[in-house]
Amino acid sequence: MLQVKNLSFKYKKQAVLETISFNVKRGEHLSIIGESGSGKSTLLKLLYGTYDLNEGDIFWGNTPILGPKHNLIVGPEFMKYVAQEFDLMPFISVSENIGAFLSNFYPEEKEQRIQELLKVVELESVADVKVKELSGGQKQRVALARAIAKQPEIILLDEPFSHIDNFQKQSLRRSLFKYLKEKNITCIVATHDKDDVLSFSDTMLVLDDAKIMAHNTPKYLYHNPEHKLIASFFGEFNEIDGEMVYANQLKQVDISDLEVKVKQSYFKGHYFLVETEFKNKSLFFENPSALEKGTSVFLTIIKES
Ligand SMILES: Nc1ncnc2c1ncn2[C@@H]1O[C@H](COP(=O)(O)OP(=O)(O)OP(=O)(O)O)[C@@H](O)[C@H]1O
Repeated sequence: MLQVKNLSFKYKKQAVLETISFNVKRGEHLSIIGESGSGKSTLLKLLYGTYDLNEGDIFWGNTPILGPKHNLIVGPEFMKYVAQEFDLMPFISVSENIGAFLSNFYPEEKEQRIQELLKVVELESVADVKVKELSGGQKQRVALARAIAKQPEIILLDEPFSHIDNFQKQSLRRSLFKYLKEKNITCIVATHDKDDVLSFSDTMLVLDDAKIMAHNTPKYLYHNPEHKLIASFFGEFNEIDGEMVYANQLKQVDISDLEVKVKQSYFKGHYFLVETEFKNKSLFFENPSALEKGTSVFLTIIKES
C-alpha cells in the first residue's frame, strides 16, 4: 500500500500542498483531479521522490520514499513516472527505446516482451521508426510502453493521453488500464479528462486550494458532487436552489414549477444542449431536439442513484 501522511510542500514561499494524507492499495487505480495549477503534477513528482518534502512522509509498504537529499538517483526501482514531457532517445527506434532498460541476457524473451508492449500501446506499425520521426502522440505511447517495460509495482501518469487524438485515445486507454489491472500494478493518474476516471479509476482525489477537497469513488462523487468543481469535472451542470443538477438530469415536461425560456440550442451529436434563462441566469438541459429561441418550457429534475 502507498501511504501519504500529512504531506506539505512549497516551491519557494507558495504552499502548493498542505497536510495531504491518503492511501492507495496495491493494484488500485487512483485519479487526481483539480484545476490547472492545483498541484497534481507536483504531487506525482513528490510521490516519485523528485523533491524533498517540507513535512510529512510517503511509504510504499515499509519503504519510505525519500527526496534528493537522501538519494543520488531520483525515483525508486519499483516505481515509474511518465511526465508530461517525455524523455526519450530520439535517434534510436521505437523498439529500441522500449527495450532500452530490459536485460539483454535473454534476447528472445526481450524481443517477445517488446512485441507485447508494442501491442499494449498500439505501436506495432512504427516499431522500427526512429523516435525523432514520430508524432507527439506516438512519442507519448513510447513513453508509456517504456514505463511498463520492467513491470513496476506502481506507475505515476501525468496526463497520459494528452497528445493522443480522440480517434485513438479510447482504445489505447482501455488497453493500457486493462494491462495495468491484469498485472496488479498500482496506478496514479493526474488528469483533466473524466473518461480517464469514470470507467477506470477505483478512487478519485480532488485537489483544491492546496488541500484534498474530496476522496471517494468516481461513482459516489458523480452522484454526490458537493462542490461545483467536482460537478464541472463530470459535465455541464446547473446550481438550482443550492443543488447541483447535471444538464442530463433535467427533462422537459408538460407543466412544473421550473419554467425556463430557451436562448440557444447546441448540437452535441445524439442530443442538443439547450441553454435557457432561469432567474436571470443560464440553465442548461439536454434534449433530443433543438428548441426555438424564446419558447417557454417546463423542466423537472430526474436523478438516478
Ligand atoms: N518548478 C516549479 N517552481 C516553482 N513553482 C512551480 C514549479 N512547478 C509548479 N509550480 C507552481 O506550483 C503550482 C502547482 O503546479 P502543478 O504543475 O503541480 O499544477 P497542476 O495541477 O499539475 O497543473 P496542470 O493541470 O496545469 O498541469 C502552480 O502554481 C505552479 O505555478
